[in-house]
Amino acid sequence: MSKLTETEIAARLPAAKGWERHGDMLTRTWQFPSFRRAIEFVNNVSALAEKSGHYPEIHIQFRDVRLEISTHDVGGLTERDFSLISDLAAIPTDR
Ligand SMILES: C[C@H](O)[C@H](O)[C@H]1CNC2=NC(N)=NC(=O)C2=N1
Repeated sequence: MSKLTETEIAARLPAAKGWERHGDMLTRTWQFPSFRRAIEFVNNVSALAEKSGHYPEIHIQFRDVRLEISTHDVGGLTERDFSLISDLAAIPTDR
C-alpha cells in the first residue's frame, strides 16, 4: 500500500470527523465514564484491528483512550489508515 499524497489526505480528512492529523499520524482521544468502559472500547478496537490486520497504537490512561493510526511500513498515511478509521466509527462509545 502506497503513501497517500497531501492532496489525497486532504480529500479524506473531512470523513475522519473527530480525528486530528499530526504529520504521518491520525489521532483521537475518548473519555469514558469508567475504566471498565474504556477497556471494553479497547477490546472492540483490538478485535477490529485483528480483523483488518491494521493496528493502531493504543494509549490508556484511566478513563481516557487515545488511538494513534499510521502505516509504519511505509512511514506515512495510507488508505488502510482511513479505512480503519471508518471501521472504528461502528464501535459504540456512548454506552
Ligand atoms: C505484513 C503486515 O501486513 C504489516 O506488518 C502490517 C501489519 N499491521 C500494520 N499496522 C499498522 N498500523 N502499520 C503497519 O505498518 C502495519 N503493518
